[in-house]
Amino acid sequence: MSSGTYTSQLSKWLLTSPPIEWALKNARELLIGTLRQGPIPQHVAFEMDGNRRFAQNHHIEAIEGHNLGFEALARVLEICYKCGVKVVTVYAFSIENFNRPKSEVGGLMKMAKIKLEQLCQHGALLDRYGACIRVLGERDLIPADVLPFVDRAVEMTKHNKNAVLNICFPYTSRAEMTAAVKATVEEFSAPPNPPQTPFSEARITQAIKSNQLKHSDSQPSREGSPDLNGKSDVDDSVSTDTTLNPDSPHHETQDSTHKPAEFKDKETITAETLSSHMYTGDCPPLDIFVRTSGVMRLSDFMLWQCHEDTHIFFLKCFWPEFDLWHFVPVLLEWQWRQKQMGREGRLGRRVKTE
Ligand SMILES: CC(C)=CCC/C(C)=C/CC/C(C)=C/COP(=O)(O)OP(=O)(O)O
Repeated sequence: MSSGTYTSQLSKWLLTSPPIEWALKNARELLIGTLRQGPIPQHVAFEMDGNRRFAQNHHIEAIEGHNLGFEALARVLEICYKCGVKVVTVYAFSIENFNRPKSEVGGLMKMAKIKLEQLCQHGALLDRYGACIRVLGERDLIPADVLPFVDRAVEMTKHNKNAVLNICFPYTSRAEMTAAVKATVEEFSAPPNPPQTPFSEARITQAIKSNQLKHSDSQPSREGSPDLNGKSDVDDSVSTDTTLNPDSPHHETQDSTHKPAEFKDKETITAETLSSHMYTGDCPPLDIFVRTSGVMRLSDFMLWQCHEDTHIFFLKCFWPEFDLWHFVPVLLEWQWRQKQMGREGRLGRRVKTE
């Protein structure tokens, strides 16, 4: 055995020995407790890069690197939620990743099914910290056999209100921004309350319901039918006497009160309007963005969410290596900058553009 291998075996043995493990666990808790004394970021995003290079360096399969990447994610989530971070957003699969070898894409999808199931079990991490899962991205691109796992994970955790885990899968910022622009255009092209004409969809529905009510009046009440003695499920604001006859008095009233549809004023569209249509619409502004593996690019992730005060950190370690010891300097630097911004009176400006 070479001296290098001997030293690494010895340090492994030492680190996993019960007293050292106990001391390290306590040191971690102490560190997290200390960090909690300062300001805590509300929203942190991780670009989990370097799984394959880590695998290559350790002579293991690429999918093993991704599996270790998931373990790193579980560690980091625990740290974030313990510290009090409300929203964690992770880049789990880019739309571009579909161009990878079929076997790797298949392996990642299989892993997603297993991990999504693990993550939302009772007593598991998200349950312990009261965090819900949201899957952000192009739902249409999720393979049919993976979709039920995604929906189950979201459904099983939706009652959790303390924190959020946004899993971007399959995602790119450009697709997100395109969808947000489309949704905004739709919102501003449609009248908020379409005027009711005798031939409008709402009036026709009401007329049909009204007819059904008249018929069911003469029949014994059945399960599921409207409560004829009390409230019916017909909107009170529209009379059940309404008919489709254009000569009816209601028609005259509609005509005399008919106003042109009111469209929303496009001049009122702001950055906040677009933000509200992003997948992260109801999340706090992004405080910290971390990318591992030494690559200094955003790679189509959180392009809209990175605002003037988002602190972007590019770390050298590969994602499977990422742990509290890499995250502490990030948090400390963010806390220090927050204090500086507070002194300069710049806190609270965030993403507002007016
Ligand atoms: C619940 C759930 C779905 C969890 C996801 C787990 C996870 C860690 C996914 C990351 C996948 C990925 C494409 C990482 C990028 O590394 P890379 O393959 O680009 O590595 P490289 O830069 O070394 O090539």
